[in-house]
Amino acid sequence: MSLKVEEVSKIYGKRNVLDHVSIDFESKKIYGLLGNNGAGKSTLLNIINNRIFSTVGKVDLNGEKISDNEKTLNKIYLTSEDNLYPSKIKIKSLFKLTEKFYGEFNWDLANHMLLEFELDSSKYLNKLSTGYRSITKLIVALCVPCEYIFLDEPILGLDANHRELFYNFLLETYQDRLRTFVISTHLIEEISNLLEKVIILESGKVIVDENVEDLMDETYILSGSIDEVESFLDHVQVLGKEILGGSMTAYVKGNLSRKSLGNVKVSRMNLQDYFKKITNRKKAK
Ligand SMILES: Nc1ncnc2c1ncn2[C@@H]1O[C@H](COP(=O)(O)OP(=O)(O)OP(=O)(O)O)[C@@H](O)[C@H]1O
Repeated sequence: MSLKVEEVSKIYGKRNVLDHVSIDFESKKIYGLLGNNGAGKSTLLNIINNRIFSTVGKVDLNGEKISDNEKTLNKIYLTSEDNLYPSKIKIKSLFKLTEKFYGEFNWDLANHMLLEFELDSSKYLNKLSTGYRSITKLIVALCVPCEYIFLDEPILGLDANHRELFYNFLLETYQDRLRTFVISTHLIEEISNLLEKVIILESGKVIVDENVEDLMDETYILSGSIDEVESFLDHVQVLGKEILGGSMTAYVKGNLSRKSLGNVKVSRMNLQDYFKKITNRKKAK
């Protein structure tokens, strides 16, 4: 099973908000969809889930078009904006409505999550705090039987303990039943350990689509004297440089040559460092 976004563009007025985006979302993987504010993440997720139309391009699930196709749309799920829910609905009614729509609902997991998050399902959705509204939506997202689950800013308003609880539930349910999660978030550091693949959007374009482990294996921070660090930079992609007095710190991607490191100190980048450097290149020049 695979979900393919092919050459999707979205133009609002004269602005190309998505610019020829092509992504092949593999089955049974956890993706991070990253990008600075306004990069186009929500627009992309809304197009995949048939909530808005692309200007050009298409989205297929197993070779079948997604737009206006009930059979394929039932296999994918995107967390909803508040205004897509009935204005006055109790949490348990929302769960029942979801079950009716998708044909199945994981009540065991839902009840377990309600208990752990200390949420009473007889409460009305519109009376909940922002954090608890997010929690309710997350419970729905983890309990639907879909193969592709898209979470747009899932942890909005959740405190640190609840975020950790959510990450644990996400991993647990993923291991119980493998399916694809695509998580759009700005809290990269917190979520990076969960991710197998990362997609980074910048100004509507895909600038990174990689396996997280591979990516982290080939990104480095080099520091030392300017001359020594410079001597490593010819055959790698330089993501950023900082000079302080006679010393240089360089953020690089690629294979370091086998030559001796001398006094150059090498350390690993984490996903958040990499994201910041790769989306900040123009400003750094
Ligand atoms: N209906 C619309 N009409 C005009 N412009 C829009 C519309 N919806 C989104 N945009 C613009 O498209 C761009 C991408 O927006 P989008 O919400 O997809 O970004 P995002 O990556 O999700 O950002 P954030 O991280 O801030 O939520 C923004 O510049 C936004 O102003």
